[in-house]
Amino acid sequence: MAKIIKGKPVADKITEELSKEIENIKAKGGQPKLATLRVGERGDDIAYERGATKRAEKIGIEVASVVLPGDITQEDFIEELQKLNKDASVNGILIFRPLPKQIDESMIKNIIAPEKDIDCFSPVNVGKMTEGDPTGFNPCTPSAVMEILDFYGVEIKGAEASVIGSSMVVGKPVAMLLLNRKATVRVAHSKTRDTAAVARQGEILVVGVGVPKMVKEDWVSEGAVVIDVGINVDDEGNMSGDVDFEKVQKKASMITPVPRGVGSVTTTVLAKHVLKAYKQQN
Ligand SMILES: NC(=O)C1=CN([C@@H]2O[C@H](COP(=O)(O)OP(=O)(O)OC[C@H]3O[C@@H](n4cnc5c(N)ncnc54)[C@H](OP(=O)(O)O)[C@@H]3O)[C@@H](O)[C@H]2O)C=CC1
Ligand SMILES: Nc1nc(=O)c2c([nH]1)NC[C@@H]1CN(c3ccc(C(=O)N[C@@H](CCC(=O)O)C(=O)O)cc3)C=[N+]21
Repeated sequence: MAKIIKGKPVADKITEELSKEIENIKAKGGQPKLATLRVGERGDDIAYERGATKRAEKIGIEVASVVLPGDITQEDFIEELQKLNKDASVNGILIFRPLPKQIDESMIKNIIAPEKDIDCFSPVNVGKMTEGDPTGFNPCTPSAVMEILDFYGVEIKGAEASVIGSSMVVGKPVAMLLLNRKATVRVAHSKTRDTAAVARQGEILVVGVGVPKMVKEDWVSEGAVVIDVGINVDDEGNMSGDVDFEKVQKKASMITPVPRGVGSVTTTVLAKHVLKAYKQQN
């Protein structure tokens, strides 16, 4: 039976480090601030906004939540973003993605100020992540995956790692961060011929697809470390991951639960990035 590796101890450790630093900053009259920018009423955006706000405020970071109507024009959206770019009291900006169709993400990513772009939307930060340049911001969810692996002492260097899913929010950056730490990485996506075979090769298996219980026990090699990034909410509001937890638990050596797994670390990493932005700007 796998050890269940929960997010909370990881989040608590990071929170403790951050709280001390923020206390010092506040004692000198400083105040780190996060601005979130949401368009419309998407459920998973609201869930993230709620979790991120709760976590940030608990740590002592001020949060301004900007909510815009779902039918806002691109022009008006850009105007709101420019305000946050220019506002010297705002250290970090989180834009919830995906944006609605009338707003062109490939344009917006070039408008968000790179020094405030704490979730790696800007190509400047994507480039820095790819190079392993520590002055940039890596995306929060992939960073949370790495924090969990490190906290639980999983050796990344030289490991066979498989990543299922290749979006810019989860799979592709997870693969890049693992590669930068010298794992041997395979990535599967919707056009992969045999995703199960890719999954089975992973000593570390990271899954971020958005299909409930897609990963079965015969997809997982004996003793693998399984990180389930998926967040799927059914009609009754129950949350589940992309891994068939009950079955895979019997085969893996470690496995993250959903809820109480990666998601709870993501919001803490976001707070960490706001503090990093504050320090770089002051
Ligand atoms: N824990 C957390 O903090 C967070 C969790 N999430 C969750 O992670 C999951 C993924 O999110 P996100 O990356 O934004 O989703 P996307 O829909 O943007 O990407 C899904 C990825 O999975 C791939 N895929 C789809 N179907 C299959 C399949 N049958 N076999 C293999 N690959 C497949 C897609 O391939 P292709 O590229 O070819 O289309 C794509 O790369 C969701 O459940 C989301 O809710 C997201 C963000 C944060
Ligand atoms: N630019 C951008 N980056 C994202 O990372 C991003 C996004 N946009 N848009 C929406 C999706 C969805 N997402 C969630 C993260 C945590 C919870 C969540 O429920 N977190 C709980 C814990 C969940 C758990 O226990 O696993 C909490 O923080 O308390 C939900 C959803 C991020 N996303």
